[in-house]
Amino acid sequence: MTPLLSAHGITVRYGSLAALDGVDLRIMPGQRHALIGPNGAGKTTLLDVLGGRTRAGGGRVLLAGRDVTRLGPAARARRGIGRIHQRPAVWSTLTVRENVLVAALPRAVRPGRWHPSARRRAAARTADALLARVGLAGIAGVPAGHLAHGQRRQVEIAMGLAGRPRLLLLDEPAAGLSAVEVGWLTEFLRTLPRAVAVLLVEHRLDLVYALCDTVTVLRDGRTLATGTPAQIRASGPVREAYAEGVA
Ligand SMILES: Nc1ncnc2c1ncn2[C@@H]1O[C@H](COP(=O)(O)OP(=O)(O)OP(=O)(O)O)[C@@H](O)[C@H]1O
Repeated sequence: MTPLLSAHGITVRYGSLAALDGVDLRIMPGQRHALIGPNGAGKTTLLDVLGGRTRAGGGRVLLAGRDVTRLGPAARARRGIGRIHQRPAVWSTLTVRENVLVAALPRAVRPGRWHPSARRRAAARTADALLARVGLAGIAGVPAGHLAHGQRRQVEIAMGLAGRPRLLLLDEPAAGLSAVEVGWLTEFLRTLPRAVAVLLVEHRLDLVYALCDTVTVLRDGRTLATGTPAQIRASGPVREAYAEGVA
């Protein structure tokens, strides 16, 4: 089976620092893949390279076998890579619904449905369905800037899904959430349709092990190990490198 995403020899340098040094990564369709490692390991940098926000100095990124190395974030989003940022990236002055609507518009085009009003209607249906799914329908008219952090995270997740991604890149989605909100997030991601593959950067290993079938450990810009959660838990070098306790 062709991998949904494969990255080969990804290298990013900042001066003399190699943030990423020849990293390979393969994600199969529908896979739940976690990226863990100590602070500064290169996790966010790798998400930035895969999402097109950072141009790698070396290496290639293929999406379903097609080379997307030179494409920027918008072009990659159109090809099915969605991104959830460490700090929720929402438009504060737009309402919750408008935020999701804006995210849904670029993909709300089907053959024969090119007319702008048809496109807006399709995007509105997508947005309303997603708002119901993430539990924000009741506050759809509230400006996103008025929301608490956890609700902004929900808006961003709806925005990420509005682009109908085949791969969702999530950068520490549980950061700053309450225990109840983490519970909601875990259940939401667990029940996400397998049409969407997930690459999750997360320090909370309980969340990683609850959601992911494959784990890659980065350290100092290099891949230390890739395996199932059980393999990663049992790996001596990984336990040493990831001092928070992989067991
Ligand atoms: N724009 C930049 N300029 C210079 N150095 C950078 C830049 N972005 C990242 N780095 C460095 O690259 C390395 C990898 O950073 P990155 O944020 O990818 O790590 P991380 O694994 O996501 O860490 P954390 O878990 O703390 O978020 C770090 O040493 C960081 O300081």
